[in-house]
Amino acid sequence: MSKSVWAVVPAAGNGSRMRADRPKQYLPLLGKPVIRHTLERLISHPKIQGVIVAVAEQDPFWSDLMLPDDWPVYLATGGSQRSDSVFNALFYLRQLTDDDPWVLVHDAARPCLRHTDIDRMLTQLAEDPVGGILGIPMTETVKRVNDNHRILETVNRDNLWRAATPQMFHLKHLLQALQQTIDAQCQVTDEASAMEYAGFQPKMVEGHADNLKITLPQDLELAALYLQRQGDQLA
Ligand SMILES: Nc1ccn([C@@H]2O[C@H](COP(=O)(O)OP(=O)(O)OP(=O)(O)O)[C@@H](O)[C@H]2O)c(=O)n1
Ligand SMILES: C[C@](O)(CO)[C@H](O)COP(=O)(O)O
Repeated sequence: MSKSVWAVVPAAGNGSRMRADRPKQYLPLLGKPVIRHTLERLISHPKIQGVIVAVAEQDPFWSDLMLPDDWPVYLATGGSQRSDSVFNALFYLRQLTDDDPWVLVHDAARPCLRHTDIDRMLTQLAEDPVGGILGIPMTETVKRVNDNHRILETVNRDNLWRAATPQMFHLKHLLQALQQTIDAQCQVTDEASAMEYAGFQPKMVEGHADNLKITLPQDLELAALYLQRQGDQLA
């Protein structure tokens, strides 16, 4: 596969669950902002041609990153939901290329992404008619609880997976699917949900469990451990 793969990074969230003084993608992690780690992982992959980052309209932190001038990174305006941010980034990408490239949508809040996981997606999905996502099999018992945290039921975990990112689909397919969910006012939390809504069955590709999404305060320390363990071989 030539360098015809693009990445889209939704980075316009406010990280409310982190309860920090800035959006979590800009919090320091081993001496540099979370998003810097994420962008380095993507930019350094030999198959990724460029990255569209969706940032909040009034984002005051992006300019402080001072990214290298030769990085093929383009900015789009984020939206009120993650799916709006992704849609805006894809809409921007469509203006950059006449092709219909594979797009890897990857959360800014997931800095520990391994190149081996990207490689596995590109290998397993290169000829797939739909595309797919990285995920991790559910390895614990799953409970549904009520508002008082009383257990209502144990959910059968056979074939249950945790969805992660990247989520890899063709630009036009994904734009159309997201447009359908917007028109139907159907909220989706990931790209695969939009593709499912449009009637497709994305493929699940197994990834490493250390590709965590930094969401809660304790996740930062864990991400640091993962990055230190991965070292600089980009795993
Ligand atoms: N309107 C939004 C909301 C989220 N995101 C991005 O989507 C990714 C995953 O979303 P999540 O972990 O939910 O981030 P936040 O929405 O910032 O977190 P919270 O729900 O705690 O506010 C993050 O990189 C976030 O920046 C985005 O681009 N646009
Ligand atoms: C897309 C995602 O990373 C898949 O697990 C996740 O849904 C994004 O986080 P959010 O809290 O749902 O916005």
